Amino acid sequence: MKPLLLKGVRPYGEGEPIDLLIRDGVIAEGTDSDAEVIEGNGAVLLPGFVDLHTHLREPGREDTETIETGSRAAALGGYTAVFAMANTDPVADNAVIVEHVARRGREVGLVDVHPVGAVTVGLEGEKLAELGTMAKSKANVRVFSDDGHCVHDPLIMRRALEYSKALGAVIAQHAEEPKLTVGAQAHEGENASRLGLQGWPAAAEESIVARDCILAKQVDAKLHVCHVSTTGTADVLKWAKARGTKVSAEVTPHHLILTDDRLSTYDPVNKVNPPLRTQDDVDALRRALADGTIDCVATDHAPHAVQDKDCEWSAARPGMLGLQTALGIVVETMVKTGLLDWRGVARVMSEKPAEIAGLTDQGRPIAVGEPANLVLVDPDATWTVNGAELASIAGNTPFEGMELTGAVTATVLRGRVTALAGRIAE
Ligand SMILES: NC(=O)N[C@@H](CC(=O)O)C(=O)O
Ligand SMILES: [Zn+2]
Ligand SMILES: [Zn+2]
Repeated sequence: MKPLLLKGVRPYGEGEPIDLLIRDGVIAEGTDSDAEVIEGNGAVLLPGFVDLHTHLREPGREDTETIETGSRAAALGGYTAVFAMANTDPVADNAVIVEHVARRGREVGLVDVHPVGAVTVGLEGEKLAELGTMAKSKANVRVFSDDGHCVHDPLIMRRALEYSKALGAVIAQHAEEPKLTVGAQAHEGENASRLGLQGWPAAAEESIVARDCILAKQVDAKLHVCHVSTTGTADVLKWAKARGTKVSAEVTPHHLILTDDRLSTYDPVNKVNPPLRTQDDVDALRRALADGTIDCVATDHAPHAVQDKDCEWSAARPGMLGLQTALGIVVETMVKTGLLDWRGVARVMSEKPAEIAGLTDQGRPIAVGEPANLVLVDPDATWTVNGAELASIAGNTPFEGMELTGAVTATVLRGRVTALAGRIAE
């Protein structure tokens, strides 16, 4: 592999532009006249993004996304590592499936694909899956989640936390008290009432987060809360962290910007789980991400087929694309508002997620000797979202037609360019 020279780049968007040499996949000292050159033109250099929450749909729904197409979307979005959720068909609840996902990810080679293992067999919430076997498999699973479903039974959740502690892993919970969300279609509030949609109360999320924080504290295990969507959850997290709970949390880009005001068109592109909430929630989530109560941004990239989205609201599947729009939405909601600087973006999109998942080669400082997992961002470039042009097979983006600021100029995985100027580097 040829050395790579990133010319005129600004690490963390700070100081004067510098030249950065990469040799053998590692950030090196000096310069090299034989190196392949990327002209930075003063672009912002960050550690490659890490997504703790991606749905790649392989195996089972390769009509909507594959490990290959999802990897392309990830590289174009500036990601160097993604965690592929277990709600595939068959479910990733055993070593065979997680090893397949990991192997396929390596073959594609555009982003590190880390399979998430299911907590319970078939995501059914009844019987613990073989967490130890998945952890010890070649896939080296360190994040377990029944995402799409809540690990509802408190005894099973407690056991899962105990096992994951012994394995040095983390349980990522989709916090949704199922008895409070039977038939739920939208955030329980004024809009849902007016539109005649069955409500999904904030308490369904908050009550599970509170319970799990108490369980995690008692067991002294690591808990991660998926897609936080309410003010109340942020309050619970603050309380739990203050009493020393090993809890971390993520917020999705869409929950940082969209509200249930969008639902008046009944367009299912806006249907997602947990549902879009209120402007007060959006504001609270932004503050919580800025002050560290919420640790990181995770996309919950959820591709769906046309027939599962272009249908009546109640029949549509929940979920939205996220990998290629995450940066733009974070810029819009957190950078332009002054809530985060570029160091803050590196923290919430790379360093924290890597730390939560226990990755030692991602989210690292931009310094000599460190692995060259990097993303170069043109902070002023604008582009318009077009679902059909995104790398995913599915096109269900809620940001269709929106102009976003901040474009990924290049993504570098262990010194190899995976995406350049909006195209996959073949
Ligand atoms: N977020 C969603 O609305 N859908 C996800 C499942 C999930 O994250 O709960 C999916 O798999 O489609
Ligand atoms: Zn979920
Ligand atoms: Zn999800």
